[in-house]
Amino acid sequence: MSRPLFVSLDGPKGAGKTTLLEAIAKVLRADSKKVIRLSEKKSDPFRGDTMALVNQSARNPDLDLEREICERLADSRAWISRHVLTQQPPDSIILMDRWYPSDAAFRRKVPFSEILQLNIDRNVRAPDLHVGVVTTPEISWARAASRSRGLGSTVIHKVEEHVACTQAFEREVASHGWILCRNEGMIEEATMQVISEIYKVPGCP
Ligand SMILES: Cc1cn([C@H]2C[C@H](O)[C@@H](COP(=O)(O)O)O2)c(=O)[nH]c1=O
Repeated sequence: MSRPLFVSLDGPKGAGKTTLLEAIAKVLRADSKKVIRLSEKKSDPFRGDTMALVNQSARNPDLDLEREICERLADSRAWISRHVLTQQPPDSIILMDRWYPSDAAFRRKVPFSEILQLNIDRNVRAPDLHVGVVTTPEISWARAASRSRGLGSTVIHKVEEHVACTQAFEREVASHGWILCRNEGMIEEATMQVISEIYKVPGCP
């Protein structure tokens, strides 16, 4: 039985995931692939409540609170796996903006191995290709700061926290063998790197 190819893009803020995802979708569509663009944020019915806890935890870091956030995000991904991913055409390529690897960037207290297990226990679908999008922290911080919504409304306020996010994320990318995409030069280069990785996945539509 065939099912869609599931590709996730994760990374610290300002790494350029969404822009890259758009560019990848364009190239794949030009090659007559059926591309489904999804985002964890937009597909998650419980996102508002979870992000309120994320904001609370940014103000008052606490292990139990962080564990609750991890559980809630994993529950949401299980819901998306069951109700959204199963509804996509079997011959499509799903590009997902954020999935469980993003927890490797944002969670400070719960070890990522534990977070991964929470996701596995809930039957969260594992991507066929995990793409970690990073830049040097200076570049992604400047990009995030120049966005229209700015840094004001977000939960990471200090550049030191952003550096820690980037380092923690890169560590997990290496330790899990995810694809590392350094998105700090020409967007075309990063795009073609990911495209070539997608075409290498066995069973790619
Ligand atoms: C998914 C997630 C996002 N964030 C932050 C990063 C961004 O500032 C903001 C929205 O992220 P996004 O638009 O890149 O998905 O929320 C967290 O702090 N923790 C999380 O678990």
